[in-house]
Formats: sequence, C-alpha cells, structure tokens
Amino acid sequence: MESFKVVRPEHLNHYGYLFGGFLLKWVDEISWIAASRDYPGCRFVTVAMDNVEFHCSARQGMVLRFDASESRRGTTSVAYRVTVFSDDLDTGAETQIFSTCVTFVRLDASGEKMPLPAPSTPEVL
Ligand SMILES: CCCCCCCCCCCCCCCC(=O)SCCNC(=O)CCNC(=O)[C@H](O)C(C)(C)COP(=O)(O)OP(=O)(O)OC[C@H]1O[C@@H](n2cnc3c(N)ncnc32)[C@H](O)[C@@H]1OP(=O)(O)O
Repeated sequence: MESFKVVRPEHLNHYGYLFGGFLLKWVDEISWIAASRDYPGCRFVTVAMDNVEFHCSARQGMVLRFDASESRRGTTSVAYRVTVFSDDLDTGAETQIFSTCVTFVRLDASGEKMPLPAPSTPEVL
C-alpha cells in the first residue's frame, strides 16, 4: 500500500527538521491501515517496531511516500515492511529516508490474541 504525507510546520522539531515521533506515528498508522485492509474484519494492535534509525532528516515542504507491504505472516501476527522516501518535486527524484518492520497481533473482542484467518485458497479453474 502506498500513502503520502507532506511535512508541515507543526511536524518540525525545534531544530527545524521533521520530529521523528511523527514519522513513527505515520509508519504505525499506515502499516496498520495496510494490515486492516489486507485482513478485513481483523482487529490489530502493534506489538513491535524494529530497527528504528534516523539517517536522513526531512524538512518542511517535503512530500514523503510510504510503501507498506506484508513481509511475514505468523500464527497470530503479521509483519509489514515500511519504507519511507522523500520526493523532490522539482526533479521527481526519490531518496529513501527510513525503513522498518512493524508487527501486529490480531486480538479478539475481549483483547485476547487469536489466529489470523486461513489464507484464501486460490480458485481452481
Ligand atoms: C486525537 C487523535 C486520535 C488519533 C486516533 C487515531 C486512530 C488511529 C488509527 C490507527 C492508528 C494505528 C493503530 C496502531 C495500533 C496501536 O496503536 S495498538 C496500541 C499499542 N499496542 C498495544 O497496546 C499492544 C500491547 N501488547 C499486548 O497486548 C500483548 O503484547 C499482545 C499484542 C496481545 C501479544 O501478547 P503476548 O503474550 O505479548 O504475545 P506473544 O504470545 O509473545 O506473541 C504473539 C505474537 O506476536 C509476535 N511477537 C511478539 N513480540 C514480538 C516482537 N518483539 N517482534 C515481532 N513479533 C513479536 C509473536 O512472534 C507471536 O506471533 P505468532 O507466532 O503468533 O504469529
């Protein structure tokens, strides 16, 4: 799943760069939306986000592209690889600024973990 955000003034830290907490919030939200769309009817909570490293800053006005796709499916959990790129709108060039893997666990209505639905079997033609 692809999603976009614009870095606005309210997203900056006191040095003038994107506050990392906003990036993590967007990564969490967008991968949660991707999981919830891929598994309709499942209630997911985030159990882990690995490899949080900020090597490139993002500045006001940048357009960020988020690419979230399933990377691992377990019994009660599913992981999404999220890669974030900053777009240069003048040249169209992209730079990868962040990547991590977010793991979600499926919960039932009482908050207990429960198995993911069985993968849909391919239709026999
Ligand atoms: C005004 C503004 C309002 C804004 C409004 C916004 C609305 C927004 C929209 C949505 C925005 C985003 C939505 C995000 C979703 C949350 O924000 S959820 C909130 C944060 N998360 C939580 O509160 C979860 C707290 N944790 C728990 O309750 C328990 O740990 C859990 C999740 C039930 C798991 O239970 P557990 O006994 O710890 O788990 P355990 O049996 O060890 O493992 C279960 C599975 O997780 C896997 N797992 C466990 N730990 C790890 C790990 N470290 N790494 C990888 N896998 C792991 C296990 O391998 C296992 O997988 P399977 O083999 O079954 O596939």
